[in-house]
Amino acid sequence: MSWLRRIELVEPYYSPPLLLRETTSIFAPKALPFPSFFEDVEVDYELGYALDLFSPPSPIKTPSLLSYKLIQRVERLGSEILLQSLSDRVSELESRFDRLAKVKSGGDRKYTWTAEIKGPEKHGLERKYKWTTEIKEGKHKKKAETDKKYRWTAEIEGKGEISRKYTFTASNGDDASDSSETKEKEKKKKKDKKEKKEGRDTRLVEIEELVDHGAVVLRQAFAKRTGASGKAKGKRKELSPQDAAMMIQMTFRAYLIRRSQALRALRDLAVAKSKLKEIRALFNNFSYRRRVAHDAAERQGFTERIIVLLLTVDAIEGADVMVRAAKRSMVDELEAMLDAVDPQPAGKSLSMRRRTFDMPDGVIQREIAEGVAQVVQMLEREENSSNTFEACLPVISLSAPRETNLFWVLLLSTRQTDRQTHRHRRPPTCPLKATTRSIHLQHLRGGPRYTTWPRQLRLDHKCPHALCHETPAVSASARHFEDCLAFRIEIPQIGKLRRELNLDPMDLKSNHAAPVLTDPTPLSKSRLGVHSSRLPYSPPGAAFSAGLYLTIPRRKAGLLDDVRSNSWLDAMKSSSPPHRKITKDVNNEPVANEADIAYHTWMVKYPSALTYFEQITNYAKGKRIALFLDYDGTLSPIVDNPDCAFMSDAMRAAVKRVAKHFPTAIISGRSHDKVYEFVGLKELYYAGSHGMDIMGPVRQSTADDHRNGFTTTDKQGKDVNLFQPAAEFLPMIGEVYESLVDSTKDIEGAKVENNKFCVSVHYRNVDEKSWPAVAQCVHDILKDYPRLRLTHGRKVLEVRPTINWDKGKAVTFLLESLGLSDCEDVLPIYIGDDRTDEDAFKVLREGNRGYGILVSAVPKESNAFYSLREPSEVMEFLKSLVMWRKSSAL
Ligand SMILES: O=P(O)(O)OC[C@H]1O[C@H](O[C@H]2O[C@H](CO)[C@@H](O)[C@H](O)[C@H]2O)[C@H](O)[C@@H](O)[C@@H]1O
Repeated sequence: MSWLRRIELVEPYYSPPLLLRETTSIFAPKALPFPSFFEDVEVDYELGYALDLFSPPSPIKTPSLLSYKLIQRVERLGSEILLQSLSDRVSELESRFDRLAKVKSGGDRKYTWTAEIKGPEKHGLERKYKWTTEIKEGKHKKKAETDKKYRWTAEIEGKGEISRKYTFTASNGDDASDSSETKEKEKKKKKDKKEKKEGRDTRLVEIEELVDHGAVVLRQAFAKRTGASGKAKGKRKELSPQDAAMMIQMTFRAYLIRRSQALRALRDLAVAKSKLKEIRALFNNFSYRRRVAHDAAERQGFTERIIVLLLTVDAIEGADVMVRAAKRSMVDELEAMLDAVDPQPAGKSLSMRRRTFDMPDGVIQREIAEGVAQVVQMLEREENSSNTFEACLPVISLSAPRETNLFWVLLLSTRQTDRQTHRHRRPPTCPLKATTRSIHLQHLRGGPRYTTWPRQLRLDHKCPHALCHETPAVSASARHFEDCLAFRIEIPQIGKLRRELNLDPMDLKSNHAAPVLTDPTPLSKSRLGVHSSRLPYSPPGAAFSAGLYLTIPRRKAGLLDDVRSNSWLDAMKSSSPPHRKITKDVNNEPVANEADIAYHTWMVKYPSALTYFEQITNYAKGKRIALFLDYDGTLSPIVDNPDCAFMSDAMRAAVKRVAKHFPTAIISGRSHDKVYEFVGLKELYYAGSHGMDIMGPVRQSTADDHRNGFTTTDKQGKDVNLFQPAAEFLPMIGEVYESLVDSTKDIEGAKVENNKFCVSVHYRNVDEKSWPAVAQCVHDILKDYPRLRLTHGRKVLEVRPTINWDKGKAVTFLLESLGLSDCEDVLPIYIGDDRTDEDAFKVLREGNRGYGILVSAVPKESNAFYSLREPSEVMEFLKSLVMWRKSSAL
C-alpha cells in the first residue's frame, strides 16, 4: 500500500473560474502492466464520462467531465490516472456494497478490466468497458456465502446518435450470471469471428490480476527488473530455506572445483618450472652450449627436452589469469631457447605448429644405412671408372635436426643438366619433379613432408653445385628444413674415400689452417689444370646452391702440380664472394632465391647476431664486453682498390660510441699505421699485420711477459705498450715485398701491399687466367724463404712469418693487456669476415670465452657463433650494443 496524492486541475468548460480539487486516498500500488492498457486503448471522453458516473459525492459541485477539458498533473505516471480513478471509484462501490451486504473484506481478489473497442469509426461507435472484481474467501467457507463479485460495465455505441448503457452489479457466491456470462462470452466470440470475417477490427484488452495486489506488483517488479537488465539490481527473489541451502552448497562446490583446477594448474606449473630451471641452467652454461653446438646427439636430446617441456606447459589447463601468464612466459622462454639450440630459417615466426618431430629411429636408421651403402658402392665404382657416374641416395625427409658434423649436400639448385639426367631416370611414381628445385617446391607446397621418401635421387659428379664439408661419421641422412631440403651425407671414415673425395677443406698443406670453407666460386676442374682440393665450390652468388650432386674429384697433372699450388689456386678461386649481385643463372633463371635459401639454411648454424641480439645480451648481462673488430670487409666494404677501403662516417661514429662503453680493439691484416689512418679513432686499440703489430694499453706484466713487448709513446704522445712478436722478420718481409713487387709487375691488376710484418699479394683485379701466374710468383719466392708461410684472404695471398702468432693470439694478448683475461665476468666478442679471423673465433670458442661473429653474405664454415651479412649490419649491431648498454645502465 502506498499513499498517493493526486491533484487535478479542473477547468470548467462552461464557467471560466478554475477549480482545484485535491483528493487523497489509500490504495494498493499499481501493477506495472496497467499503463500499457492506455497505450492500446484511446482514453477518450467516453471513458471519462463513464467514470464520472461513479464519481464520489463531493461537497464541491463537480461538473461533468464531459463538460470539462481535463488537465491532469499527477506525481505518478499520467496515463495511469484514469485507471486509478476508476479503481478508486470501484473500490468505493465495493465497500459500499460490502457495507450494505455486511460482508467482511479480505480474501483473494481477482480484478478484470476489459475494454472492447470496435473500429473503424465509419461502422459506427461501439465500445464496451468492463470492470469485474471477484473476492474469494477461501476453501473453508461456503462458496455461496462468502464469495463476492462486482461488475461494472459501460457500453457506448451508435452511428450518428450515440447510446450509452452503464451497469453495476454486485453479487454473492455462485452467481447465476456466471453461467449466463459464459454463454455471453461464447456468443461474443462467435460474433467477433463473424465480424473479423467482415473486415471489422476489434481490439480487446483484458487485464487480470489474481491475488493480493501488492505482492503481485512487487513480484512483477522484481521479475521485470531482473529479466530486463540482467544486472541483478534490486532485491532477489526470496528463496525457501531448503532452496537457499541447496544454492549455497552448489555455489560452494563450484568454487571448490574452480579452485582445485587452478591449484592443479599451479602445481603442474611448479613442476614445469623446476624442469625449466634445469633446462635454463644448461642453456646458460657456456660449456654446455658449446657441447650442444658440437655434439649432435646432445643437441638432439636437449632439443627434445625443450620440446617435451613446451608440450607439457602447453597442456596445462587453466583459465586463471595467473596460470595463463605463467604459461605464456614459460612458453616464450622455451621457444627462445629452442630457437637458439635449433634455429629455424630466418623470417619465420616461432610456433609449435612448425615444429615437428623425428620419425621412429629404426626407419631412419635403415634408410640411412641403405643410403650409406649406396654411396660407398658408388664411390667404389667410380674408383675404377674414368667416366662420370651416377649414384642413388634415398631421400629421407626428417623434420627435426639430426645433425652431426658431417658434410652437407643441399638440394637447392636447378641446372639444365640436372633436368636432362633426371628426366629419363625418374621413377614414374616419384613425387619429385625433374629438378631439385621442384623438390624444394614440392615440400614448400606441403608435399609429403614428414614421411620417408624412399625415392632415388642421383648424385652426379658432373654437377659442380654440391657443397660438402668433411666429417667423420658413418651414415647418411637428410634434414628437412621449413623451406628446403638438405642432405647430409655421412661418409665412412675410410682414408681412401676421404682422399678420393678430397674432403679436407682449406687444406693448403701449410702450417696454418683456418677452417673456413672456400668462398663460393664456380668450380671448373679443368680450368686451372689442377684437381679440386676440396669439395665443392658453389656457383657465384649461391654458395650453397647445389643440385644433389657430389663432385668426385680426380687428380690430374697440372701446371703447378709439383708444388703446393694446387690447393692454393683452388683457394684463390674460392676466396671471396663476388660483390655484385647475381640475379640470373646460366639458364637465365633467377637464382637469388636459391642463394637466399642457401643462406638461410646456413644461418641455421650461424644465426644472425642481430636476430639473436637479445640472446647475446642475455648472456652478457653482468659481464664486461670486450670488442674486437676486423677492418676490411667488417668495418669497410670490400672494394677493388685496397687503398680506397674507407669506412663511412656513420660507421666511424658507431665505432667511436661503442668504444666509449666497451674496450674496443681493431685487429687487421693491414699495417698498424694504415689501419689507424683509415679508422682515425684514438679511443681504440690497434693490432696490425694480423696481430703481429699491437699497440695496446700499458700493462707492466704483459710487456714483461713478452719478449717483444715494450712501452713507447704513440702519435698522440700517450704511453702505449707496443708488441711486435715478428720484429725479427721485418728485414725479410721487406725483401720479399720487393721481390714480389718485381715478379708480379707484368701481371695486370696484381698488387703487392706491404703490411709491415706480412705482405699481401692482391689478385682481385687480375684476370682469372693469370691467377696461376700470380700463384707461381708467390710460390717461387716462398721457396727461398722457408720461415715464411702463405695464408689466404679475400682475393689476396698473404705471406707471413711462420711464428705461432695470429689474430687469435692477438685477442688473448689484448685481453691480458686490458686486464680482462681469466675473468669469468668478461665476454669478448670478435667480429670479422675473413679466414684469418677464424683464428680469433676459434680462440673464443675453444676457450669457452665469448662469441665470434662472422660477417658474410654467403655461407662459409666457421668457428663463429653468429653471423652478420655485411658491414651495415655490423654497424647496426654496434649501435644496438650501445643502446643496450645505455638502457641497462638506467
Ligand atoms: O684483416 P683485415 O683488416 O680484414 O685485412 C685483410 C686484408 O684486407 C685488405 O684486403 C681486402 O680488402 C681490400 C679492400 O676492400 C680488397 O681489395 C682485397 O681484395 C681484400 O683482400 C688489405 O688490403 C689487405 O692488406 C689485408 O690483408
